[in-house]
Amino acid sequence: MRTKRLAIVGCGKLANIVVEAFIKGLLPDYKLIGTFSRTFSKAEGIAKHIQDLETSYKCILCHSIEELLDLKPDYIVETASPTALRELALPALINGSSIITLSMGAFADVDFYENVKKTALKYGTRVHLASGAIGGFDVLRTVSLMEACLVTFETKKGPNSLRNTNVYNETLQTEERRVFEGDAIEAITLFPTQVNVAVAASLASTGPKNMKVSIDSIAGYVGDDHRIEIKSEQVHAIIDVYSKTAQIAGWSVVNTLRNITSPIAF
Ligand SMILES: NC(=O)C1=CN([C@@H]2O[C@H](COP(=O)(O)OP(=O)(O)OC[C@H]3O[C@@H](n4cnc5c(N)ncnc54)[C@H](OP(=O)(O)O)[C@@H]3O)[C@@H](O)[C@H]2O)C=CC1
Ligand SMILES: O=C([O-])CC(=O)C(=O)O
Repeated sequence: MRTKRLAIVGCGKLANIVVEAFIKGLLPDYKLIGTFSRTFSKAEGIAKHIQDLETSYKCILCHSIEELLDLKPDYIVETASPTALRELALPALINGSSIITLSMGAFADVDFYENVKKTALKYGTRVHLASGAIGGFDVLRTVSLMEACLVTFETKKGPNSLRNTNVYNETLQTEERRVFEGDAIEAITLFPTQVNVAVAASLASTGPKNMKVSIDSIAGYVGDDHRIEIKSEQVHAIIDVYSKTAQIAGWSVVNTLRNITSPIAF
């Protein structure tokens, strides 16, 4: 199998986990050929790590998405933001680059999602939704194929992760409160970078409009807990993932990349 050309857009915390795995040799089927990020020095940091490995190829530090696409990557890891995914997805897919994303909140826009599907199909490319801070896409997809089902998504977060959102005020530092109830579209609109997971679970099951989402703020809570419940006539499943940090999301990209080239696919 030819080694896949890999590029990264959005060189923050989670991208650096992917790079750490790459440096450890956990992604032997890929060459990391390019990086791009809004803050140049962050893309430069990753490119330098790869250059230090003295690989037989160069990791190019790009100044724009266009420059990165010119490198013709087979795969682009998108770890920037839902807004970035919205800008990147169609040009990348047309360019022949498949995408592994953690910012699938952008797909709550059904028209955009349908356009992405149509474009990927036309150009023979794919979009892989990494499992991120949750799991259970297999069960969600299987049951929703099988029969009618109801899906709910409940998140517990500490108040500090809600700072800079409309629901935040200082009383959350001492109280426990339900700060959001609505569907997955409303959730990602109110929390544009924090509930990609809810949109992901909805896309895997009943769709963003049909999934009930709630967010509870708990004073002093460290990490995030995401509890997905799916109920149909025959099946009742609960997928509950607590994670102290968001690192699991970065590692889920590594897992997705490995799955893409593995002879055994999960
Ligand atoms: N699905 C899931 O389970 C999870 C998803 N996420 C999502 O993953 C993504 C990455 O998260 P994380 O690594 O923690 O975030 P960070 O803020 O650490 O990293 C994101 C990086 O992307 C850069 N960036 C933002 N917008 C753009 C853009 N338009 N073009 C290029 N670069 C851009 C940022 O630049 P700058 O340095 O200038 O800010 C930053 O360096 C986010 O979308 C987040 O919402 C996060 C956790 C879990
Ligand atoms: O890390 C988490 O718990 C989830 C998250 O940020 C997201 O879905 O964007």
